[in-house]
Order: sequence, then C-alpha cells, then structure tokens
Amino acid sequence: MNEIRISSPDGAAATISLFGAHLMSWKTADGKERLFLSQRSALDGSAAVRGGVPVIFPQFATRGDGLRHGFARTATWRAVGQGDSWAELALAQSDLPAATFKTWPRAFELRLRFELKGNTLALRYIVRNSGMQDFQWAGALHTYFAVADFAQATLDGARFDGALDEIRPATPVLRLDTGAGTLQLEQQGFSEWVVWNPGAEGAAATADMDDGDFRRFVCIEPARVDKQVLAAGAEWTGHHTISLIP
Ligand SMILES: O=P(O)(O)OC[C@H]1O[C@H](O)[C@H](O)[C@@H](O)[C@@H]1O
Repeated sequence: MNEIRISSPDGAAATISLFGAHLMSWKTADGKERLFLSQRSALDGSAAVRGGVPVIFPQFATRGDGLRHGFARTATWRAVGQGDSWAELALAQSDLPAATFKTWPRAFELRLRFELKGNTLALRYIVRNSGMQDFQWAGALHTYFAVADFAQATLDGARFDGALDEIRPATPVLRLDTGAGTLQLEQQGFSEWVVWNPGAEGAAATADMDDGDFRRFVCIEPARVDKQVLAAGAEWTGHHTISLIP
C-alpha cells in the first residue's frame, strides 16, 4: 500500500495509507505507538485494515443496505497536499470503481487532513455534496487506541466492563488512560462517540485479529451513526483532535 509519512520537529510521527486514507501509525515524541494495528490485518488492499483509524463513509456498520461501514475504508484515495507535518487526502465519486459507484451513485468529495502539532494529532474530515441533489450519509473516524491492558484502561476515570459496543453522546472532550499515558480526545461536528471492544469471544471470532488482541485496544470513534441529510452544494466538517497530556 502506498503510504505517506509525516513528522513534527519534536519527533512525533504518523503514517497514512492511500488505501482508505487510513492512519496506520501515530507515534508521540517519546517514540510510543498510540494506535493498535492487528498483526493479522490484510495490508495488501484486499480488505479494510484492522486497526489505526478507518474512515467510515457513507454508512455506519450495518445501518443501511450498503457496504458494512461504507466504501471509503477500502477505496484508494489521492494525496492532494503535503508538508513535513501534515497531509491531505481526497476521494470523489470519480475515484471509485464503477461497481462501487453503482452502490451509492452520488456526487461527493471527501477530504481527510492529518496534522501533527507536537504531541497533538489533528484530523479534519470534510464531506462535500458536489451534486445537484441532497444526499444522506453517516460516517466515523473509527480510531483504535492502543492500551497496555484493556481491563486496566479508563475512560473519564471509569474502567470498561468487558465487551462493549456503545453509542454515547458527543461530549466534546474525553480522557483515556491507556496505561502508557493519558490521551485527551476532542471532537467537533460529529453526533456521537462509539466505544467498542469485541471482548474475548468477539476477538476469537474475528479472522483478522489475534485471540488476545481485545486486551490491546479500545475503539473510541467520533461518529455520525445515523444518516443525515447534506444539501446539494453543502459541506460538513468534523474534527477529531487527540493529545497526549502530561
Ligand atoms: O468489523 P468491522 O466491520 O470493522 O466493525 C467493527 C465494529 O465497528 C463499530 O465499532 C461498531 O459499533 C461495531 O458494531 C463493529 O463491530
């Protein structure tokens, strides 16, 4: 998979794949990897990457009759801008294979911008309706945070209680103690946080995950789980900003 690397002067670094505009790795300046990536994940473009930050569009999970979690995570995006510490990728309907376009025949453009500012990673997600008709879409930034031990990690001070798949209100700020530091998660523009971990049984039933992997991550996803209208010519912007805090 073609990848872009960005870094900040203090040594933070990130890797983004054009396949899915997928953030594969984010290391803070202390050299610690902050995202989980399954060692069993297909990394050849044959399936969505299991880990990192999958970009979900235009459907969340199975809430619709389109592809599970949409097509953006398995589409090949274009790099449209890059500096040392930032990169921007785009996907429009003309980038999709005809068979995929047929499943969702709308004129759109997505833009994903990744920027490192010291120990902060800023993601900006833009959805543009470039057509003449309104459309409905749902989406998310399905972030897999690496944790030292899922049973010990806390979110806003509370431990997780086994397998979970929760939709929570979009409070602007959450604090995740990963066991290797505290991350502050901020979102704007989305409607929910989805918090997911498959637990032992779910991990064992997931082909592209090791059985014990459920201990190594928690997904906390700024999301818009239900489809909402985006008017013809309109644009939506969402932000997900993650900071390692002292
Ligand atoms: O296996 P995937 O298609 O990547 O989906 C992984 C998970 O994504 C979200 O977090 C959903 O809330 C879960 O219900 C789903 O299992």
